[in-house]
Amino acid sequence: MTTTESAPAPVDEVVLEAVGLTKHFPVRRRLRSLLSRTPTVVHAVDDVSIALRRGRVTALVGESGSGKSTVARLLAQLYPRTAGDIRLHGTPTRVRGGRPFRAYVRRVQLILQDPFASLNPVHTVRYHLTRSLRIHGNAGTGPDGLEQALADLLTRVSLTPPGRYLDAFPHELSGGQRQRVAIARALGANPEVLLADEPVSMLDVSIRLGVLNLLQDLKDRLNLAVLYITHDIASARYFADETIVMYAGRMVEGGDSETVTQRPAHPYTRLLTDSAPDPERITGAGSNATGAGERGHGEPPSLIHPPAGCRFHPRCPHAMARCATELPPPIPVEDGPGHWAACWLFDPATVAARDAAPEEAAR
Ligand SMILES: Nc1ncnc2c1ncn2[C@@H]1O[C@H](COP(=O)(O)OP(=O)(O)OP(=O)(O)O)[C@@H](O)[C@H]1O
Repeated sequence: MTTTESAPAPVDEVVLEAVGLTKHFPVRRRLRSLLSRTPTVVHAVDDVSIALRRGRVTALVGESGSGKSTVARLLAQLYPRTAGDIRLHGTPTRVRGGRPFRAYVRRVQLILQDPFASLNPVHTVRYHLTRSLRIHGNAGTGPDGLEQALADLLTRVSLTPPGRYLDAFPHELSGGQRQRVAIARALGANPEVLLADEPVSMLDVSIRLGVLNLLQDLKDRLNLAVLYITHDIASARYFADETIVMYAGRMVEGGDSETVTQRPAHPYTRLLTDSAPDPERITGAGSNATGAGERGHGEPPSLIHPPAGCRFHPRCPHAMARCATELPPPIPVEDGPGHWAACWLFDPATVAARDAAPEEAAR
């Protein structure tokens, strides 16, 4: 077997951590802005901090364009970052290609949304998996060792009997089977961290649950730290231990998944849960998780000139004057361990004023 069944490290140990991660993409400047000294950038990700722990799934939830994929690519070291730190087992890590990058991806593997795009159509499953096993030094000894490692990988992702799939081309497989091959290829590295960027959103709704169950099973058996990126907050409740919500490049709420999805605090998270009310939707009809309700409450802001203060304030039904000028820090929400919201509604002074004069505060 190429992967360790029982890793010695304890569950909950932080494996990979983002601290104040920031990414601004430069954009092509118009003639007028060429005269300005301030460079024009897309504020894709600002000050994001996440700790991925062994044996736990952390969901990163938000609508399209909120910066989720950029966080995944930063954590995979595919983009240089503008600011912040990425720590692997506590050690600040910055790799740009070459041997250090290969050593990093051996431990941190990225699974993409589209298994069609991520598997080369001219190569068989055997080719894809052999390449991964060889690159990461897990191909066993001799031809028999390789065959065993290939069979083990396919068994691990429930593509059995392995002989039925090894010599298949991607187009001969269903979407779910292709995503399982992509997961097997990631496991070929024997990683500690899986960064799963919308791993089921392109799959038929009827097979999403099977692939999420597989990821959950792998997380448990291999003690993996998993980042699960999704726009579907209902699936985060089902699949993730912890949920972090992003809006317009910033984290706005976090905590254990049950609390965040069942008692959302930030007005944006409430909007998301209102537009995705049915947790069973993951197995049934209605795959559009961004939902009409959410869009009905306005559009996300420009990330070239994001709003000052809280980025959600132009859409927020509860916005107060300070929301337009002061960036809210993460504030504990006193209803569950670790639950916080970056929202002035939870500022102790605001809460005290509301409790003292509830009608005035509501105005
Ligand atoms: N290479 C790039 N150059 C310029 N802007 C970019 C680049 N990549 C992403 N962006 C911008 O950064 C913002 C965040 O994009 P990102 O893809 O991370 O969001 P997302 O939440 O993953 O959305 P989706 O679910 O649609 O993938 C968007 O405004 C996007 O247009």
